[in-house]
Amino acid sequence: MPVIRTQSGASEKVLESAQFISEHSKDVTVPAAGVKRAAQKIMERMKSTGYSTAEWKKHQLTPSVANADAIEWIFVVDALNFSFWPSRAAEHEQYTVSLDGKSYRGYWSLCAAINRAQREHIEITRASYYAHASAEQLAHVFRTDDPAIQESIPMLEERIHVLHEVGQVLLAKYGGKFANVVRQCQGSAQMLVETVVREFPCFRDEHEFCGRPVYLYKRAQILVADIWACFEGRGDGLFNDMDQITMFADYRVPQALYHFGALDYSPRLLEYLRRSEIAVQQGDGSQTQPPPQPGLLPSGHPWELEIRGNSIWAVEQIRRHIHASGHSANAILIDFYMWDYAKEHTAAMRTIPIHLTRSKFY
Ligand SMILES: Nc1nc2c(c(CN[C@H]3C=C[C@H](O)[C@@H]3O)cn2[C@@H]2O[C@H](COP(=O)(O)O)[C@@H](O)[C@H]2O)c(=O)[nH]1
Repeated sequence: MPVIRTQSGASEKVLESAQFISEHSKDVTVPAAGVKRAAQKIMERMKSTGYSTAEWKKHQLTPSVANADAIEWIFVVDALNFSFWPSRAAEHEQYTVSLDGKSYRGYWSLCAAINRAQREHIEITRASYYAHASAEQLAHVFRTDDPAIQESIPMLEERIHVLHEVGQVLLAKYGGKFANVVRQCQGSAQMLVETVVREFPCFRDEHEFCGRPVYLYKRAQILVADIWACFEGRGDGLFNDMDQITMFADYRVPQALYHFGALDYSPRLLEYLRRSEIAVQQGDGSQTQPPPQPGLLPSGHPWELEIRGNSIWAVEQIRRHIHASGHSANAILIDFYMWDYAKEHTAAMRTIPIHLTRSKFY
C-alpha cells in the first residue's frame, strides 16, 4: 500500500526553496524567452528519440541489469557523485580512469573507477568493505591512469569520509544494504529522499539564503532518480510520487540552461566567474590577472545558491511550459536531457563559466 503523504515532502521543500531563491536573487534570472526555447528543444528531442528511462542502462558504465547489486552500485556512486571539476585547464591533466580501452573523466571517471575495482575483485559496492576500508585501499580504487601527469580524484579525503559514514550507517541499521532502505519507503520517493537526508549526513544539501534555510538535496534526489531510471519505474524502482522530484542542482545543467537562455547572470557575476576561471586555469601561479576575492566562490555563497536555486526553478518553468503544450515530461527526464546535452556539446559549454566551488554536495 503506497504511503499517502501529508506534510510537504523533501522535494516540495526543494521546489519551495528554489522559488524563494529565484524571487530574492540579485544576479541570476530565469528569462521566459529562454524557458520557451529550451522547452521547444526538449520536446523536439523527445519526439525524435523518445527519451525515456530506458536510456539509463544503455551506457557502457551503468549496470545493465536492474537488480539488488545495481541498487548498491547506484548508492555508492551517488554517495560520491560530486565535484569532478579539474583544478587545471589542460584536459589531459584531469583525473582520468580507463576501462576497456576507453578513457573517462568527470562523473564517468567515478563510474569507471568503481567498475575497475569490481573487475579487480574489490568489493567496493559492499558496505562491509567500504565502511572500514583504509585510506590506502580507497586511494588505490580511485587511482588515476597516470599519476605523473594527471591530478588525483578531487576531494579524495572527503570521499573516504563519505564511504565510511554511509557504510557504517548501512551496517548498523539496514543490514548493510541500501536496498533495505528503499524497500522500507514503500514506493514513496519523497519518503526515500527524506530517509536518505536523515540517515546519511553527507546528503544534507541544506544552506541559508537571505536569512532562512533552503534545501537543494541534489545527490539525495539523483540517487532516487537513478534507481527509478535503472528499474524503469518497476519493482524496486516503482515510486508513486516521482513527478515531485526536482532537477538536480549540479554544475553542468546550469551551463546548458544558460546556453539556451533559460538562465541569465548579471554582468558583475559573469565577470567574477570568468576571472575565477582564469585564476583557476593558471593555477601554476603565473596569473596574469589579480585573482578575484581570496579563494574561489565559497560553498554556500549567495551567488552559488542563486545559480543552483534558479537552475531548479528554470527546469520547473520548462516542465510547466512542456505540460502546457500538451506534452508530459517530469523534471528528471528534462534534467537527464539537459545534462546529456551539456556533455555532448562540451565545446559550446566551455565558453560558459560556472561557479568553481568544490563541494561534497554536488
Ligand atoms: N543534474 C545532473 N547532474 C548530474 C547528472 C549526472 C549523471 N547522470 C547520468 C547518468 C545516467 C543517466 O544517463 C544520466 O544522464 C552527473 N551529474 C553531476 O554532474 C557533475 C559532473 O559533471 P562532469 O564533471 O562534466 O562529468 C557532478 O556534479 C555530477 O554529480 C545528471 O544526470 N543530472
